[in-house]
Amino acid sequence: MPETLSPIERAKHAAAWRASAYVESGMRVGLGTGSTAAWMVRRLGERVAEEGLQIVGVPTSSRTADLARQVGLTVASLDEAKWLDLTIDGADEFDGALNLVKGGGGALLQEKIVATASDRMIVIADAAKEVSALGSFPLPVEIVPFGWQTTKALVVETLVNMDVLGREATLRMNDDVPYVTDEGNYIVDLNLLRIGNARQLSLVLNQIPGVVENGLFIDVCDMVVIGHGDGAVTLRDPSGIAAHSAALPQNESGNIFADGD
Ligand SMILES: O=C[C@H](O)[C@H](O)[C@H](O)COP(=O)(O)O
Repeated sequence: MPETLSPIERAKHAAAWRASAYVESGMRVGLGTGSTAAWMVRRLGERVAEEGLQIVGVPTSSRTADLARQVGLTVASLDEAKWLDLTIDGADEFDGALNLVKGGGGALLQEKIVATASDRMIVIADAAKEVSALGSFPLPVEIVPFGWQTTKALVVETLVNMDVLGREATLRMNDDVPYVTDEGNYIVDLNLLRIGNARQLSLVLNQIPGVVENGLFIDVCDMVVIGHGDGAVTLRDPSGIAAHSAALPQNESGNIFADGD
């Protein structure tokens, strides 16, 4: 581990390093987006160079695709790979049921498609991302540019009717122009009073014309690898804390959750 990392970067690095150990030769692996996922992509690049690890990586953003190629990973589109063994990605929040808020980096659409097309999804996150209830992090909603102001107004009206809207929803900006996702869409960030029933909110949002996808990932994640500032990791599955420390997987049989879960 690099000596000079801040505690938060050390935590992200530790989680990414630990989760990367679940990747085995022959796997098709979804490569998440964000600062934590970038550590994972770099680690997989090291394993390719050092161990001859042979994998196909499916990136969830143009940024991740660029990094994956830079570090020597074989990159394919999801349509080329078709179905994935494992996706490893970061998150903005996760709760005790391993439901997530994602999209702080604008990649939620490709991330959700890739994670859903995977046998397993492992989330890598620093401990500060754990929440008792989702909703502190503004919920990103990806909308098409056509009629975006009308779509945004419909989203706001829907949330007001559900009595969950906090402050005004904001169009994500990049300097003084709208932020544009890899799929050519805009993002509205929702400051919510509460999320309540996350599955219901996700369905309601996605039914609004013009909404492409939202950042709630419900029943997608199988395990969270939590990194801590001292470099330790803990693993969490939906049944609660799986009491692991920093030890790497003992079992190389191919069952990625075989080490005590
Ligand atoms: O769109 C971005 C993704 O959902 C990221 O995985 C998420 O924002 C977490 O990013 P980071 O690891 O940089 O906190």
